[in-house]
Amino acid sequence: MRILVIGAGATGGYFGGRLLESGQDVTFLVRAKRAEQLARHGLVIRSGVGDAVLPSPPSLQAGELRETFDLILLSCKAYHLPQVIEDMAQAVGPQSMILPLLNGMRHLDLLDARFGADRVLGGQCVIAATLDAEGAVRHLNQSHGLTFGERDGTRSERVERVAQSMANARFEPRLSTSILQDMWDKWVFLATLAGITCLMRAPVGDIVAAPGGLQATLQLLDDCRSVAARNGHAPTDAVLARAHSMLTEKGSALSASMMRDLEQGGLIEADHVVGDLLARGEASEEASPMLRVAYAHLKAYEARRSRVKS
Ligand SMILES: NC(=O)C1=CN([C@@H]2O[C@H](COP(=O)(O)OP(=O)(O)OC[C@H]3O[C@@H](n4cnc5c(N)ncnc54)[C@H](OP(=O)(O)O)[C@@H]3O)[C@@H](O)[C@H]2O)C=CC1
Ligand SMILES: CC(C)(CO)C(=O)C(=O)O
Repeated sequence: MRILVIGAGATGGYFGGRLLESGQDVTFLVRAKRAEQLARHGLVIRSGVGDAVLPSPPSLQAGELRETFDLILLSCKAYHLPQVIEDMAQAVGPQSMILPLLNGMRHLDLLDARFGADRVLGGQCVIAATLDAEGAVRHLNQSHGLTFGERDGTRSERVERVAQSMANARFEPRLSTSILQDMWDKWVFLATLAGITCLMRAPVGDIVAAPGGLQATLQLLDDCRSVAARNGHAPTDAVLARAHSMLTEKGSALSASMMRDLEQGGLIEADHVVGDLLARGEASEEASPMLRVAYAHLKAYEARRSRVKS
């Protein structure tokens, strides 16, 4: 299977690198600066699960795409998606599958509109990773799950082939027959985690130890849960209990990738991860009170950031 990984950042570098390490036919679609870094240092993964140094990983830039690929692993940030969609178009053929790893849901609509829903699988990853100053992928915890599947829940021959291609890679692939619900479950969890850790500028353990921190977290979780329910994707009690326990664990160092981006003064996926969830909820001003505060905070950060940068 010919695999194109779009972006060799934290998630694309990690999962694409692991696939390459396992002997799969992987090419990265990158921009000039990353191409230069990869040519100079190779693709480097630093991980408690095992390091990898992959010299000269196959990479292309947008203008160099000539062929189509069987599987396209999409790992850009949401705010880059419109440009990425244009850049990747040459790689999408009639049989191509696009497997997005982005958080949130709205990217599915954009990909469907451009490439047709039959080419777009559901997908998500659970990992904490970032790129360091030298461009090495730093895997920050022990999780490295990648879940994917047909959005109608079937176990098609093509997703079985994707599962086979991932079987020997050093991460945990999972072929799901309920990928849309999985994506919603993760969205509820992530929007709560990102919203609260960004608001409080602290990981879970510090938030729940602060006066009112636990209550704010639980209110936000309930706001997110209720939007999912309103959209026909209520998390089960077991899923909610797991989210509750991770979001309220005493001493936990857990924080969202959005908090890492925000603390570095970077761009954030405010609209994609938090704003879009709010937009799918009730329009009344009283609904989703903590979700509204979390979104207002992120938009204020963005406004200040763009003013200071300009
Ligand atoms: N990091 C994490 O721990 C997790 C992230 N996620 C989600 O995964 C998604 C990706 O996040 P993450 O991997 O952290 O993001 P990164 O910013 O680390 O990586 C994204 C990569 O996409 C590249 N890119 C952007 N535009 C283009 C383009 N036109 N052509 C080629 N490459 C392009 C960027 O390249 P360039 O260097 O040129 O800017 C960058 O390297 C997000 O939706 C995020 O929320 C999900 C779970 C965990
Ligand atoms: C939920 C979590 C922490 C792990 O995948 C994540 O998606 C993120 O930080 O963006």
